[in-house]
This record gives sequence, C-alpha cells and structure tokens, in this order.
Amino acid sequence: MGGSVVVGDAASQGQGPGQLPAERTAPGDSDLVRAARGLPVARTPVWFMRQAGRSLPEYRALRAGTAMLAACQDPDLVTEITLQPVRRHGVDAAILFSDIVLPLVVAGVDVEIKPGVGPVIAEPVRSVADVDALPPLEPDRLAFLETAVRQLVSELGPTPLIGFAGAPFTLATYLIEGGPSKEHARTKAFMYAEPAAWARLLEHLSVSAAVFLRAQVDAGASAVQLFDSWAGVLSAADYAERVLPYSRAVFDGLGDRDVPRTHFGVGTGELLALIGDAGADMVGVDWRVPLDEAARRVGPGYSLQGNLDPAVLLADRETIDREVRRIVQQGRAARGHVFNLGHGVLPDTDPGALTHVVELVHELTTR
Ligand SMILES: O=C(O)CCc1c2[nH]c(c1CC(=O)O)Cc1[nH]c(c(CC(=O)O)c1CCC(=O)O)Cc1[nH]c(c(CC(=O)O)c1CCC(=O)O)Cc1[nH]c(c(CCC(=O)O)c1CC(=O)O)C2
Repeated sequence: MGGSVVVGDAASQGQGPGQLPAERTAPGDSDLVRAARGLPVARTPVWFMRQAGRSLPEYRALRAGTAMLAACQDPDLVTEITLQPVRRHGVDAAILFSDIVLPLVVAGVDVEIKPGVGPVIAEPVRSVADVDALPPLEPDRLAFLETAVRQLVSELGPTPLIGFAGAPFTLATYLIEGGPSKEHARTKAFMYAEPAAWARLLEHLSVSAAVFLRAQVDAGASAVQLFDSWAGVLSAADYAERVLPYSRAVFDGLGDRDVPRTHFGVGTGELLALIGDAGADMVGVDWRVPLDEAARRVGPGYSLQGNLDPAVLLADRETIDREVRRIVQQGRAARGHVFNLGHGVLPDTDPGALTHVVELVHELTTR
C-alpha cells in the first residue's frame, strides 16, 4: 500500500491508501533521503514531479479563481495543494507547491504565468543594463514560504518535504526569451555574444536560488532539487564552461546543511557525466537514457532519480506495468534509486495511474 504516511485517515479523505504502520522514522531517515545517499532502504521510494497540479481534480477545484503565482504565495493554499498528492497517491515525498519563477516574482520581476502557456516576462533581459537592473531576492520577503514549509513539516510527520529551485541557466532562458521557448536561441546568442553580462546574470540567479533553497531547508525541508529543465539544449563544452559553475554555486550556497541534493535536467544525455559535479548526491534523469546506462555515465558516486516517460501514464496498464518493471530493474545499477518520471506529470494524466505506479513500485521493491 501507499507511502510513508497518509495525512488524516483515508476515510476522511475519501481516497488513497490507508495509514502505514508507525514504524516509519523521522523524515531525515526516510527511504527518500536514504536512497539519495545510497543507503539501504526498506523499499524504493517514489514521487512525481508536478504531482501537485492539474492532473488532480481537487487541485483544479481548490485553485479555481486564484492566479497561479498568487496561490504559490498563500501558505494555506501551498500547504493544502502540496498535501493533495501525498494523501491521494501515498507517495514517499511531498514537493513544495511552488514554481521555478517564484523567486523572480518575489524579488520584483514582472512575471505572469499564462495558463496553457507558462511563465511570461513583461520586460525580457536583452542587454547588460537589463542584467544589472535585476532586483535581488531579499530573504525577508520569504516569510510566506517559511510559514508554508513549517505547516507542511508539521502535517507530514515522517514523510519528507522536498524543497526546490530553478537552476540559473533555465531561469535565464525565461528572462532572456521572455517566456517558454523551444530553441532558446536568444539565450544562447546572449551567452556567446555577452560573456561578461552572462556571467553576471547567472551569478545573480545562483545567489537568488541559494536564498530560496536555504529558506526552505531552514524551515524544515529534508531534501532539495535543482531544476535545470532546459540545460539539454547546450553542448557539453558550453555546459561545463558557462553553466555548471553557477549550478555548483547554488548547492555550495547550502553550506553544511545536511540535506541530499538532486540535480535534474531534460535532454541531458550528453551532460550526465558533468551534472553530478555540481555538488549533487543524486542525478535526475529523463526518459531518453536507460538508468543502467545513466549509472555508467554519471559514475558510481551518485544515486539516480527517474525515469518513466510521463506519456506512458496515458497508455494502458499493461504498458505502464512493463515500463515500471523495466525502470525498477535498471535502477538497481545505481548506488540508490528514487523512482520518478523523466519530467513533470502531464495535466491529462489519470490520477489513478499515478496511485497504481506507487503501489507497483512498492510491491516490486519491498525488501
Ligand atoms: O496550474 C496552472 O495553471 C499552471 C501550471 C503550473 C505551472 N507550474 C506548476 C503548475 C501546476 C501543474 O504543473 O499543473 C507547478 C510546478 N512547477 C514546477 C513544479 C516542481 C515539479 O516539477 O515538481 C511544480 C509542481 C510542484 C508540486 O508538484 O508540488 C517547476 C517547474 N516550473 C516550470 C518548469 C520548467 C519545465 O516545465 O520543465 C519546472 C520544472 C520541471 C517540471 O516539473 O516541469 C516552468 C513552468 N511553470 C508553469 C509552466 C506551464 C505549464 C503548462 O501550462 O503546461 C511551466 C512550463 C514551461 O515554462 O514550459 C506553470
């Protein structure tokens, strides 16, 4: 059955698996934290990127009438939305309901999330002057975040809460492109043409991401994830020289905070040998590279997270089961494995399929 804790009892939620026996321990010793560190686990932990979101009717009902970025800044909404997938699916971790552009919004950058489009920047960064005009993220503007994390940690008990931030490169793509992009051409042109301004931009974004992560960890998050969703558009040489040092600066900014760090990107097959070197304990892998091959590329010192193609959840149960079994088997090649998707949950996903995957992974891996 389900994850390490079901908040409230299953009957009162009208859904989800029953309460697990209380043998679970503190979140800092959860299977998620242990797997990220390559320590023995009772069973393979599983959670899903974007598990809190549009795939859940209860999310759509709760968010109706509230803008996305307003919801992200309301501690009670963040708490309830974050808990919804934990109650329903019994996943082994909660991830804070937020967005990678939220630090920009809190700092004062004019960002709007347009439904069905994504983050849109009113005044894109196109010059050195634009970079220098970016406002810093002041830690004292994150009280809402600390309140939400404290509320969640209190409700979640032994289930760990994952804090996250967007990596400097991926946030730079939104700032420079002005919104979601396929080619990220303006971003790369800026990176090549304005190396000094590029360095200042990524330095600014690495400081902001570290402030955002420290606030979550200091309020009680048990693990962190850095999302560099669009790093896959870079060559390994450009990634190593112009991007990786700034992602490393984010993790360095956590100092000696004792939380496992996961570094995730999409289309990163050629970058896997580099991604762990940012100071990660675990590397998140998209669906393109089988986990046993990914383990070879990242090397023995890292755990792996992933890597079911989110589209598989739209297929039949036989297909889902076959793919889950393959990934569980291939994940054994790494020192530790956290089962996840290779990118976020697609909005049209049947919630029942996600609950089924949690149960199947637990059934296949309970020691
Ligand atoms: O609910 C809404 O109306 C807005 C949709 C939504 C956003 N962030 C969201 C949600 C809830 C959900 O995913 O259903 C909420 C959201 N954004 C993010 C997360 C963290 C996670 O992935 O678990 C989460 C969910 C957190 C949680 O599950 O508690 C982080 C995020 N935002 C973003 C990215 C970049 C990327 O997509 O890879 C990423 C990282 C990778 C990912 O999971 O997708 C940027 C972003 N934010 C957003 C969008 C639009 C998505 C769409 O409309 O198809 C986009 C995508 C884009 O820029 O192309 C808005």
